[in-house]
This record gives sequence, C-alpha cells and structure tokens, in this order.
Amino acid sequence: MNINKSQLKRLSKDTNAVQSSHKMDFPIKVLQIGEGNFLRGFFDWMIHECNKQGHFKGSIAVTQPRPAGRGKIAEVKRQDGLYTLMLRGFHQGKKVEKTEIISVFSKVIDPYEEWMEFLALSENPELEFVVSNTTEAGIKYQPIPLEEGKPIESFPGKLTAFLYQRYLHFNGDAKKGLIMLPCELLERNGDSLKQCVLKYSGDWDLPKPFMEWVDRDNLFLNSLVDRIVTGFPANESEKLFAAWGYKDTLLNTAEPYHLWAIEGDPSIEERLPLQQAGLNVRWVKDLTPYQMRKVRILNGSHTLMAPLGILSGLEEVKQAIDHPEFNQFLSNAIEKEIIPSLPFDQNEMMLYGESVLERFKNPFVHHLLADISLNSISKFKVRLLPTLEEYHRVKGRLPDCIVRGFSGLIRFYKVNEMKGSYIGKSFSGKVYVVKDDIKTIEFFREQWLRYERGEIPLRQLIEATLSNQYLWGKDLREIPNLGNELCRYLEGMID
Ligand SMILES: NC(=O)c1ccc[n+]([C@@H]2O[C@H](COP(=O)([O-])OP(=O)(O)OC[C@H]3O[C@@H](n4cnc5c(N)ncnc54)[C@H](O)[C@@H]3O)[C@@H](O)[C@H]2O)c1
Ligand SMILES: O=P(O)(O)OC[C@@H](O)[C@@H](O)[C@H](O)[C@H](O)CO
Repeated sequence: MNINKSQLKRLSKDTNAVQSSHKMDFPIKVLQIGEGNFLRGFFDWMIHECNKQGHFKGSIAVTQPRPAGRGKIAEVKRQDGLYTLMLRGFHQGKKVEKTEIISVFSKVIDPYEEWMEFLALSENPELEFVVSNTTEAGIKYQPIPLEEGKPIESFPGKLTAFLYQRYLHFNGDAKKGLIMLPCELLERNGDSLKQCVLKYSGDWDLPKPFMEWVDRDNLFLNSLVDRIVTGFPANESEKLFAAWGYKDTLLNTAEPYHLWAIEGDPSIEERLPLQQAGLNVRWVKDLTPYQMRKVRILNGSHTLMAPLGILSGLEEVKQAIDHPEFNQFLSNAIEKEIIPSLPFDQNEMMLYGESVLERFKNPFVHHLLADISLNSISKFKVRLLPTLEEYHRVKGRLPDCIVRGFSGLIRFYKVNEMKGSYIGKSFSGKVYVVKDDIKTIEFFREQWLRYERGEIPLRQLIEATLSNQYLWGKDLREIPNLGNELCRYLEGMID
C-alpha cells in the first residue's frame, strides 16, 4: 500500500525508522510550479523544517509544469501530497542518515486537467510566494496565444496568466503582489522570469497598469540552489518498503549539504523564516560569485561527465569518480580549465572544487548519469560553454577536457526514435535514452542520419551543430579551431 494520509497515524506508531510530524491544515502560502525531485528534496524539505519549528505555518499548492505523462502529479495526488525523503551522507565529518515523511502539500493541481482551479488559486489572499523548478529549459520565451479556458504549457506563460487573474481579482492592490523564487539553474533566473512574464503580457495586450503592477509590486528574486538530490533509489526501494511497511513511489534521496543563496532583502525572513529555522540560506546583495562557482564547477563537471560516462558504460557519478582515468580527467577539467576561467580568488575556488569532488564521493548517493543528462544541450550552454569561451579568450587556446566533453555530447545525441523515445548506443553498444526538447533531439537525429547515409561528412555535421542558433543563441563557428578539435575527438568516438 502506498503512503497516504490514512496511513500516517499507524506509521507514526509502528515505524521507528521514519519520522513523521505532519500538520497539513496550514493555509496555502506558496504556489509551487514543479513536482520534481529537486524541489521535493530541497524547498519542500525546508518548509517542512520551518513548519516543524513553528516558524512558517504555511502549506504549498503544488502543480506540474508539463502535461500528463510528463510528470509525477498523479502520484502526488494518489499519496495525498505525502512522500518520504532520505538525507544521507556526511555533514561536518559526521555521518547523517535521516528518513522523514514530508507533509507540506495541502493542494495538488494538474493545471492541464484543472486549469480553472489553478487560476482560482491566484485569488487566495494568503498566497505570498511562487517557487519553481522547471529545469533550464523551462524559463524560456516562445510566442504562444492566450486562449480563454485553455491551459498554457509554457511556465512563464502560465505564471503571467496566474498573475493577471490575481491582479484583476484584487484590483491591482500593491500588497497582493507575490514573491517569485525560481530555483532553475540559470544566471539571474528571477530577472529572466520577469522578462518573460512582461513579454507575454505585451504579446497578449494585457493592460499597461497590470504590467506596472508586475514590475513594481511583485518581486522576482534571483537565487542559487545547491544540494545533490538523487531521486528514487531504485536499487534499494524494495528493501526499504519492506522495513517501513508502506510503499512510496515518490521516495526521494538527497545529501545533507544544502545552500540557498538569494539576492534579496533579509527582511523577507519575516515572511519566509528559513534562516530562523537554522537552514543554510543566505540573503545576499550579489549572487554572482555563488552562482558562477557552483554552476561552473559542480554542475559543469556533472554535465561534462554525464554524456562521456554513459557512452563509456558508466551509470553513476560515484563510478566515474572511482574510475582512475575519469577522476583524473575531471580533476584536470576542474583545476586546469574551469577554475582558471573564473574571476575569483583561485585558492577559494580550489577549496570549493575539492569539496565538490568530496561530495561526489558520498557513498550513499547514487546519482545517475542518466538523470544528469536530461536537457544536456541547454546545460552545456550555461555550465560549460562560458568556461570554453573564457579559457580561449584568456589563454588563446581551447580547453582540452571541455572540448572532449563537447565531442562526447554531440556523439551522445546520435539517436534513433523508438516508440516515442530517443535511443542512443554507448561505445560498447549499450542502449541509453536521451531526454531533451524535441526540436533539439530532432536536429541531431537528422544530422546523424544524414551522416550515416553518407549525405554529409562529419565536418559538416559539426558545422551545422556549431552554427545552430537555437542550440547556443550564437554561432560557435566563430571560436577559432573549435570545429577542427571537435572533429578530431569525434572521429575517435564513432565506428
Ligand atoms: N537534482 C538535483 O540535485 C538538483 C540540484 C539543484 C538544482 N536542480 C535543478 O533541478 C532540475 C532538475 O530537476 P529534478 O532533479 O527535480 O528532476 P525531475 O526530473 O524530477 O524534475 C524536473 C522538473 O522539471 C520539469 N521540466 C522538465 N523539462 C521541462 C520543460 N522543458 N519545461 C517545463 N518544465 C520542465 C518537469 O516536469 C519536473 O517538474 C535541474 O535542471 C536544476 O535546474 C536539481
Ligand atoms: O539537476 P540538473 O539536472 O539541472 O543537473 C544535474 C546536477 O548537476 C545537479 O542536479 C546538481 O546535483 C545540483 O545542482 C547540486 O546542487
């Protein structure tokens, strides 16, 4: 039987291994767009901590960004918003193993089935925050129409419709503006989200006073999240469920380490008491140093190792770290290419780099390279391309490890379509699935197909890739010698 409300009482009596301190009748203060592992292992856990300590006294309405079949909202509903979170690893030298049922969702909405209910939430006077995680691919502007009663798939589009309904309902009351806390790993995520919302407002001819209200009375905070959240532990779940006496399809796992740096006024703590609950949250004036070091060093090395690791038959981050050659490759990438391209104190960056490699070694964390490889193209653009460009600008040559990773990325997208999935094959013929937006995957599929048919040489495939503005927002052929270097590495990656 899956965990749900009716089972909670029994569990708190019967199970010692799982903590459950549930109180679900707090008013909804947060709209959450994103039901994925990360938010459930990070923000929702934080709110749970705040509530346990009596600080926040609020609950969350959770929705799914993408249509049915592309998310977990049905499972969240089935489990009455409850799920188990395991935090495991080392914190300040001490072993941590904590398992807890998180109970912060008081409303679960599928915006594609319940669009009007989703919009109606905007009329809730107690609502204060909108938190999101839709991956880097989610905060994107793409022209779309606004049609009455019809769900909007774009996340910023959805938010625009939501804010407009709130604005109308409260007659533009300045005090009813919301605080947006996007967790997507994009530089200046709050600014980007705001720009998209204003762009949609313009496209849809929404009144100027609404746009002024969005601009003046709502806050779109830039923030940077850091915690490795590894999702469902497939290899241990059966054993755990047997011990706990219940199943949980939303079971989530994460490391104890967490950091949330938010560019915002510390007075927001009065409404969102995260530091007061002892959480590692920093209200900062300038997010840039936190953002750049984390995205380029930690996420950059993840994005570097995922395609190459999968192509080499590896499955988890830890396997890559335990593999002598891979370890050397990653250490070189971090120490010799990523860190020297960062404009900060190099000793401090080295210390952070070492701590990241330590976190990757966490014996409890089974971080799947397949999960990390989701939307790898947009991740490469944000996490590794800036290093490649900066390194080249400063040193006048290309960073070897990053270029090798880039070649691996292009090879990783050599896929065929099979029953709606895109399948690639590793160097030894092992099958893997590529997940990215259709336009991106279709571009590569088409290029590789033409290459295989002998219609284009490898060099032309690389030129087409580098010049694709949709992928990179610019023409990468302008980077001297990049095409040649990619070609050299790719030749060794295909049969
Ligand atoms: N897992 C971690 O350790 C971790 C840590 C920090 C940040 N993140 C962030 O989380 C994201 C991955 O999320 P997760 O680990 O929860 O994975 P997940 O697959 O469990 O969740 C991904 C979420 O993003 C949504 N999504 C995916 N593509 C989308 C798109 N094109 N448009 C709108 N929504 C989309 C999904 O519907 C889902 O809600 C990363 O891109 C990163 O921004 C994750
Ligand atoms: O979550 P993603 O898919 O954006 O990226 C994969 C990892 O790099 C990421 O999840 C890190 O583990 C995380 O950002 C650590 O804070």
